[in-house]
Amino acid sequence: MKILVDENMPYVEPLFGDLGDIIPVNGRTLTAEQVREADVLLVRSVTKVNAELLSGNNKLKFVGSATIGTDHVDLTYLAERNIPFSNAPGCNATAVGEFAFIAMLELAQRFNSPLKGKVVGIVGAGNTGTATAKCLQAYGIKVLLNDPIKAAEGDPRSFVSLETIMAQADIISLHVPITRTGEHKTKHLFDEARLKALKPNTWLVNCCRGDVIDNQALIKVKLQRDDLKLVLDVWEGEPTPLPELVPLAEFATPHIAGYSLEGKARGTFMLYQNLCQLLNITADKSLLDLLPTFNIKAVELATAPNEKALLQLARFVYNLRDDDKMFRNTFLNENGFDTMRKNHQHRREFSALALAYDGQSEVDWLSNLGFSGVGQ
Ligand SMILES: NC(=O)C1=CN([C@@H]2O[C@H](COP(=O)(O)OP(=O)(O)OC[C@H]3O[C@@H](n4cnc5c(N)ncnc54)[C@H](O)[C@@H]3O)[C@@H](O)[C@H]2O)C=CC1
Ligand SMILES: O=C(O)C(=O)[C@H](O)COP(=O)(O)O
Repeated sequence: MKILVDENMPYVEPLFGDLGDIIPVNGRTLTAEQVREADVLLVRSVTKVNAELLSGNNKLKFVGSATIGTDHVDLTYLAERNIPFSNAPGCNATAVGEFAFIAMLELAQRFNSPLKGKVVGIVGAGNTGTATAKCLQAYGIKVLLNDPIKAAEGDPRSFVSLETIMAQADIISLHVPITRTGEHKTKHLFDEARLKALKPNTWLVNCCRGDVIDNQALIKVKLQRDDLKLVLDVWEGEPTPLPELVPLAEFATPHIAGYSLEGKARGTFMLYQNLCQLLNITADKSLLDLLPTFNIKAVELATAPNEKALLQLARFVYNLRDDDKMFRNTFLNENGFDTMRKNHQHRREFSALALAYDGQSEVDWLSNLGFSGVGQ
């Protein structure tokens, strides 16, 4: 069996090695010719999976995408051809949630304006939005959720309108899929009018898809409004973001909010489980066996952390400033965006760091935030 795999998908060999011949490919430049003889195709978000890519292949048994988003896949075409497909919903939700939370802590420190006491509006309350809310609520932050689709489906959480978020939230974090049609379409959900209407001093965080914000309009509005602070992990026109926009963001990264080692491993593992199920064979590998131990064994806390100390703890796991600096220095290089993604040293999730502290009840919130071992 020929298994064609995006070269940026980790843990393929230990998981799929027994199932067939693994052929690593560049997902961004993958051609129909390369795909012609594949039995299995495993992609990431940069590969457009459509008739153009697949029409020359008559033996494809499975397409898998180790991502949450599916906007790069023509699902209708795959269904018409009866080619089984699966993505990896939720695989990197914790990574995105922690990324957004850490970015907010970093902004708070940079502007000497504590996160504690702010109101955060989350647009899109699915896997990544919920993971972000979980971190914030663990830290005692008031969260407003906007998700008209979930609200209509009867999700028992409380939801508010986008207008309420615009009026009440100090920070807005975006977690919607990109959709271009329909009542709830998200393409340019934040257009010029909405960007202009942001409350003074709003922090806007985008780790979902670049074109949820009109990037040209964002440049225009940000040049007139220094009070707005931006965290941008995703960009219109990836892998070539508008060069004028990058310096306007406080934190700028190349679509790596979901790049935790755990998140990437989960993504590959979910595809492994789905393919095994399809082939009717037992999935006998374990996700835990894949992950290395974290390089810090445990951190002993002398006191319950304040916000500054919390950021220090978060930085043990992920120092966003390093990625931001590297991105600014390299995004204009040829293939700069993709090169940084390819060579990215995947961070760990909070759960990899064990904390030790004597007074458990004072630090329960750190367990809720995701750190392990607190008070044990
Ligand atoms: N930067 C990165 O590395 C990553 C980006 N993503 C992106 O984030 C998106 C969201 O991921 P998940 O939370 O896992 O997806 P999800 O499908 O679990 O949740 C998305 C939520 O958005 C809601 N929604 C849709 N249209 C809306 C609208 N107009 N207004 C408010 N809510 C709306 C849906 O009802 C759903 O609950 C993915 O589709 C993907 O594009 C996901 C993972 C990593
Ligand atoms: O899961 C998604 O959706 C994402 O946006 C991924 O984090 C993107 O990662 P790649 O598949 O482009 O490596």
